[in-house]
Amino acid sequence: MSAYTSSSAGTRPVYLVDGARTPFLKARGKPGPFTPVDLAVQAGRSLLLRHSLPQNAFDQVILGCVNVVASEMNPARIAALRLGLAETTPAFTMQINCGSGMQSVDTAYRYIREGRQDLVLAGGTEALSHAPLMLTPQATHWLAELGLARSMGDKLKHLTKFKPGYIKPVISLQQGLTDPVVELNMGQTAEVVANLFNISRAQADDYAASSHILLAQAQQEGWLDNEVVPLYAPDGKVYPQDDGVRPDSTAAKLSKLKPVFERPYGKVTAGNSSQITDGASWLILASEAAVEKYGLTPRAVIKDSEWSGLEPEIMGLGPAVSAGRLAQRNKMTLDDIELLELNEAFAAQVLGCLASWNDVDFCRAVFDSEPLGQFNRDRLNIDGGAISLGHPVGTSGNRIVLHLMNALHRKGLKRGIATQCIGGGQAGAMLIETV
Ligand SMILES: CC(=O)SCCNC(=O)CCNC(=O)[C@H](O)C(C)(C)COP(=O)(O)OP(=O)(O)OC[C@H]1O[C@@H](n2cnc3c(N)ncnc32)[C@H](O)[C@@H]1OP(=O)(O)O
Repeated sequence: MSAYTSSSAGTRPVYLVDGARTPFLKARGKPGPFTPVDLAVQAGRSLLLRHSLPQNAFDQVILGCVNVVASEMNPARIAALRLGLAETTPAFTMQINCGSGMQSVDTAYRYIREGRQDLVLAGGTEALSHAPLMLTPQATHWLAELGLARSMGDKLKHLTKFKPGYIKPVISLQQGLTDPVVELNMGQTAEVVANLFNISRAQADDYAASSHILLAQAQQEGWLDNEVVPLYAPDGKVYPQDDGVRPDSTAAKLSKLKPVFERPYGKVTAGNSSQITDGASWLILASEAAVEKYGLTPRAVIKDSEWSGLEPEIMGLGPAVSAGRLAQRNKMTLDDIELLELNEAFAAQVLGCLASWNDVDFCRAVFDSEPLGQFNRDRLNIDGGAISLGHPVGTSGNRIVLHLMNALHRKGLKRGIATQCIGGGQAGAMLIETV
């Protein structure tokens, strides 16, 4: 396994000031009402309205987005301008698969820490329901040649070469969730992790049911109210909260679902996988100078971050690698992680990460140490996660940092880590402390 490690020797503190996200809306087989930019603009507008910042206050806008739609190239710039930010503020979009929304925060963190910038808007957006249907290469060639045919005769001759198989669309979402190097889709990598650490179907279903119960409770108690801002569709419909949660979920009900990725004996089902979802999330990051200049109230400080690489087949274990190394470098044991937001790509993968921290061989290979130990499940994803609220891939990394900040404050706690696996065999982790 290889690792890229950020320096923890930063010179300037970097504050998380505030953040907001849209509700996460389940993709229901047709394009949803919002494009990636629509989502980013609505989340950003509500966030910016909470602060009296001049138009040119931000030095930079960074937005993670995996599936950019053709009419919105560089969604960061389009969203920034639609949010009314100054034309002189540069904006770029980043793509590192499911890590995009956290990579935007980390990039902002580095710019500010190094003294290059003072105030950055960093987010993630994704409308998986808009992932395009594409033509097969054969169909594309056939269409191109039809366009090149000069005479009507040539065109008619070319029309006869059409084959019905050309109509079969290529589903970009399915392709995007498949690792082209090892030719496994993300669900299959979760099966690999489940087998490696003997995660049972019952354990995965039990974990998935608890994700729904915890999110339902958080919604009911209003714990997400300062985080989730409503979405307004052009037809007047309002979307007030995440709509994928199923409060009636139980392990018994989930046990009835058939495996999706490895039939008939696999353990990964629609019920214990993250949902395909649309949503956007933003965070405001500031230097001390920006905090003073604009009278902002910081809520947390970013202490450190870690990006790792590992075998693509076991990409789901990436959070164990990144968060483990981050904890070690900061002289923390697992018990010192007061809250852990570990993105729930799949229940089996979350449980595999926990199991790996207790595994002699894994810990020796990755950390050159004894097992890190048993992580206290009461501190893990305390308000549910991507299994119950969905996983708009370019957004989730941003959401888990935002939610970690809010959850630490709610519980009166200090230190937490947000971490996520990334398709292709990578992972990111971020250590924050409340202020
Ligand atoms: C690096 C990373 O982060 S990797 C992760 C990246 N993301 C992914 O790979 C996405 C993973 N998820 C998926 O691909 C999809 O969600 C799938 C393929 C697993 C399932 O897709 P869908 O079939 O559209 O799921 P859907 O939500 O419709 O559920 C299918 C069935 O399971 C049932 N079901 C799902 N959840 C539950 C639940 N909690 N309780 C009871 N039934 C449930 C549904 O009711 C549905 O049944 P029905 O068809 O009778 O209505």
